[in-house]
Amino acid sequence: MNYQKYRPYPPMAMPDRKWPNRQITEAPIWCSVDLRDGNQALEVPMTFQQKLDFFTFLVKTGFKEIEVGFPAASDTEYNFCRALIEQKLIPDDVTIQVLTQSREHIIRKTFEALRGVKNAIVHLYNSTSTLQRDVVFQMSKEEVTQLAVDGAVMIQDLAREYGAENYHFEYSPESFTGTEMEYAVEICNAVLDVWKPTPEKKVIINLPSTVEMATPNVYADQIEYVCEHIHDRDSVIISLHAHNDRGCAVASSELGLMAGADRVEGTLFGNGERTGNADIMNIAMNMFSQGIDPKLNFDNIEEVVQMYEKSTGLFVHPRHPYAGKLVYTAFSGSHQDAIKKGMARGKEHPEYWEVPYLPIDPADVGRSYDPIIRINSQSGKGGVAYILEQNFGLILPKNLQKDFGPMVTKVSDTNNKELLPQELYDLFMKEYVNRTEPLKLLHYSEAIRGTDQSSIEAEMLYSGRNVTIHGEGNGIISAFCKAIEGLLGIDVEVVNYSEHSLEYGSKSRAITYIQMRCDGKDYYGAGISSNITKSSLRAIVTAINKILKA
Ligand SMILES: CC(=O)SCCNC(=O)CCNC(=O)[C@H](O)C(C)(C)COP(=O)(O)OP(=O)(O)OC[C@H]1O[C@@H](n2cnc3c(N)ncnc32)[C@H](O)[C@@H]1OP(=O)(O)O
Ligand SMILES: CC(C)C(=O)C(=O)O
Repeated sequence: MNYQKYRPYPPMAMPDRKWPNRQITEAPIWCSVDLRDGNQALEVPMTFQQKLDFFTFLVKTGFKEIEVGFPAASDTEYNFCRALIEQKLIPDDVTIQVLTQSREHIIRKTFEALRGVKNAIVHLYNSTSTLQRDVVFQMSKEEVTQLAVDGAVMIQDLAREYGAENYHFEYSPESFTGTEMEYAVEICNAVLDVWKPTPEKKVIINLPSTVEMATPNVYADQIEYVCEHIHDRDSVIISLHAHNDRGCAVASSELGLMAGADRVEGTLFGNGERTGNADIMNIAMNMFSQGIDPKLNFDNIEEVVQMYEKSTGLFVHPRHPYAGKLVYTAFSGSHQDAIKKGMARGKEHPEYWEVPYLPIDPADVGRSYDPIIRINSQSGKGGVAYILEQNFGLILPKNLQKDFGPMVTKVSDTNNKELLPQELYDLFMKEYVNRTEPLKLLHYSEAIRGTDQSSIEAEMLYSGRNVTIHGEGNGIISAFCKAIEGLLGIDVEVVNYSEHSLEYGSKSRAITYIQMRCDGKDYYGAGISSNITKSSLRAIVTAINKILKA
């Protein structure tokens, strides 16, 4: 690979940078650019109806500023803007934003599209980078500044003509991160000199990382630099607009906020040109996970995914932060074990969310706990036990978990597939519960003598033959074991016994787990019945059948 044809991004000397010591403590002003930057990057741009549905959804999510399009670009864009205004679809507390180049006919068309609007941001841009000045405009710095100033003047004049109080202004030195910082400040100040913002009527200066060219700390340095050198800082809203070419748009936006920005432009799931824009949902949820009110509502993330996929024709990656199908799922054993323990402790201390491997409570975005643990050949006994307990109310004793775990791994490994909860349950039932081959309990009667002596007479089916067995012991379990020892000529010892009820109510059933030792090896069985003695005897028969099979 010919890396020599690339050059490193020049470092910025900023020894007194302040942003690394700052923290994000509140939500910025959010501006969705899904309907403009997101839309312009789609193979098939959204239809009128898709844009309308998406707009309604963005309003519902809590966006107060929404860039609805580039009205001069096409009839759909223009008509969409007109429909929002004419059909009064814009709530009073929402401001629509439209983008325009610094060209007279485009600016005029943009104002025509906005006729009658209550609140609008007119967003003017022109590229300022060394490369675009040279290649696209073939203009000097002075000429490019004049281009921006001419556009700013035209916008101001038209706003006055149409009713100045309804219009707010935004200027973007497009390709800001490819621009010399002194010049970026100079051109923004030239535009501010035209628009003359006040603290009551601020102007937005949007500083795009049009193409992400360096690490996010460099963007933060640049934002801090502009914040410190721009005119009328208290009358200016510094806005971020980060693209994701290096995969860091979210981080760039976050560091940009630490560096003093007030506003973030971005899109849901980061749709946008090339590798996309900054993902606003991701930034907002990062804030949420730090205990900050993000002022956007993602409590039903599935609905957000559906709206996005339906509107853009794109898909949310299964590992997309906060929203992907797999992000609240753990396959590996140690993760499953830790999540299970964390969930259990969380029930005792619900004030703060502290579950290993899960940065947020899935319920906060409308996702359920059910699929948190899924079982494949990388899973351990903890996860298996969790699934059986959560889904089927089976509380497996620790040693039985150890016995069953490797069996699950083997089945999953052999078939090279995940085991769904029902498959796990079926495997457990088949291996451990109420096994009747070759030995089956048909009937039994128990007699109790004194306080600690029991005897049992049981009718069994053994390899197709009916046999009656007798035994005595200090309880029904030991009496039954003695009777079986007599039938089979083996020595067995019950090492562990536990039981719990499976359902509530009069028809409740119990499950009994037995760990039995024979010739120094342990065997496990379980029995289910509405009668506790019967479930115990069935558990013993199951364990004996496993001994016979071994
Ligand atoms: C980084 C971004 O996302 S910026 C937003 C980009 N989005 C879009 O471009 C989508 C909508 N755009 C369009 O539909 C079209 O480009 C239109 C309608 C705006 C303009 O169409 P046209 O004039 O036919 O073509 P085109 O965009 O190629 O125009 C290029 C000309 O505009 C100039 N230009 C480009 N951007 C700007 C600008 N911001 N301000 C002033 N002039 C500009 C170019 O230098 C070039 O000039 P030249 O013809 O003298 O060489
Ligand atoms: C118009 C500007 C803000 C833009 O979309 C970009 O630079 O990416």
